[in-house]
Amino acid sequence: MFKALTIAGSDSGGGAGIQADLKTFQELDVYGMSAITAVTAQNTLGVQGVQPISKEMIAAQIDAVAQDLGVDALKTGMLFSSDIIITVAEKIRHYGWNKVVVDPVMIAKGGAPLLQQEAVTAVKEKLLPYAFIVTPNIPEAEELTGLRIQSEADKIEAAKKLISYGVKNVIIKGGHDENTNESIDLLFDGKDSYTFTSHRINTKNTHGTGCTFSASITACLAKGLSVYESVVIAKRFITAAIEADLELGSGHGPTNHWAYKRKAGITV
Ligand SMILES: Nc1ncnc2c1ncn2[C@@H]1O[C@H](COP(=O)(O)OP(=O)(O)OP(=O)(O)O)[C@@H](O)[C@H]1O
Ligand SMILES: Cc1ncc(COP(=O)(O)O)c(N)n1
Repeated sequence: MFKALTIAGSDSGGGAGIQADLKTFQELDVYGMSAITAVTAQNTLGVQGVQPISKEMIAAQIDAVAQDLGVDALKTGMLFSSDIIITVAEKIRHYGWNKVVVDPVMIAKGGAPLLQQEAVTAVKEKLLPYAFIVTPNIPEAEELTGLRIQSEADKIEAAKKLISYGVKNVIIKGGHDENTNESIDLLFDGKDSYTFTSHRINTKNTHGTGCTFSASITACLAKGLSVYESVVIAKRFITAAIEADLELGSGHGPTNHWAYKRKAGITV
């Protein structure tokens, strides 16, 4: 039994956040647990409300999981404020967790802020030193490094800068690079870089792609896979989930978390 924890926000619409993470863990045969950092009222049209959870209650959720169930790997998603980031980083340090995937969630698809602007420094200084893997999209990598990213060489420069903050591995995701008909994710381990390429799927239903991708990596790390192997599986998982998108709601619909297993012919 492998166990993974997500420390993230709740998406009432079920496509992103905690809900996407737990669905992904389940599909990859990993027992999923959660510490909720904020509740959002959200659907495919956007975010209608955000209520952060107190740092004491976030700490209590993490302690409850750590002291009874155990954690093989964890991911962070929406963390919202510096206070929450500091609380989470302190718990990661306290429990000595090292399979830590940080998805530096900043802005929802519809433009709503999921991280306060003044908390970007806390991500860099307090959380990234504990990250085994960080998974920014292109705008997030630009915000964290202050660099413009327009080419693969720029991605490597940005990844090197992120490594200088103390992260072990960087994955810069290519979902936002609409100049190509491919979606190319770049992994940099501090020495070598690897790219993971899929064709660009023409769909508006990509709500929760970043959450689902980082949750897949976390599940694979929990099972003992290497970083490279985990990214291979995560890329297959997210590509299948986008290809078989769900026509739900009238905005940016969710991805299909069943698709990867169904593609493998596994049905119940
Ligand atoms: N249209 C697409 N076709 C194929 N793969 C995609 C597409 N959009 C995103 N992906 C893949 O989904 C994963 C998440 O990438 P993306 O850059 O979209 O993350 P994100 O910005 O954090 O997600 P979101 O845009 O939902 O907040 C990556 O593996 C990326 O390559
Ligand atoms: C609670 C919550 N967390 C994260 C995201 C971003 O999701 P993603 O980048 O995966 O689309 C979101 N929209 N809502």
